[in-house]
Amino acid sequence: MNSLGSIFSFISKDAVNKIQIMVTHQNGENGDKYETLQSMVKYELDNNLVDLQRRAEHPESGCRTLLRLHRTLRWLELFLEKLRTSTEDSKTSVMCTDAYNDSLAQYHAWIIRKAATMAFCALPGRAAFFQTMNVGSTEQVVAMLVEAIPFISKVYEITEELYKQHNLLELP
Ligand SMILES: CCCCCCCC/C=C\CCCCCCCC(=O)N[C@@H](COP(=O)(O)O)[C@H](O)/C=C/CCCCCCCCCCCCC
Repeated sequence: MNSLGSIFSFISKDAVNKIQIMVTHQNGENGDKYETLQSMVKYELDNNLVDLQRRAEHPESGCRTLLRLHRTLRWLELFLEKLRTSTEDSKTSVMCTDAYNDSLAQYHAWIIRKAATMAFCALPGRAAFFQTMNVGSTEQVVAMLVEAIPFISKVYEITEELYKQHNLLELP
């Protein structure tokens, strides 16, 4: 993200902030409860540490923070799948925007959607983007994506199912 330029910094700051919240939970006195997704959900729900209706006493619960990252993972899955099947003349900005509109956008306010869509227009073309990924030739990038995407999908599915079981998919 950093190598894509400062226009992406408002996006990466939010990601870093949310990851930091999760790290702080893991390093806290109840860190052992944050070793797995399942133990985190159980611990926070059993101890009323999640704001279920509106943001109030627990704006940084692990459950709501991870939900934002989980939704972002869906964007990543869609974007990488588009990259995997792209051709030389495919545009990264279009692939990224389409993936965003089909995932994260529905959860974002108008102003965030506009800012994100503008940032996507500044993405480098496909060839330069692949170089930024620093994986090697186009064939090597595609091979890496073929290997990586199923793991991303699996993590997404497990989280989605767990959150569905506990009615956590719309946390404020
Ligand atoms: C093989 C590598 C290929 C590409 C690698 C890209 C790696 C991307 C890593 C992180 C992506 C950005 C994470 C953004 C997290 C957004 C979480 C979120 O939804 N936050 C919003 C809601 O939070 P709360 O207010 O409820 O706490 C928040 O309002 C959003 C703020 C920032 C805007 C987010 C725009 C998201 C765009 C997603 C993708 C952009 C990446 C483009 C680069 C390829």
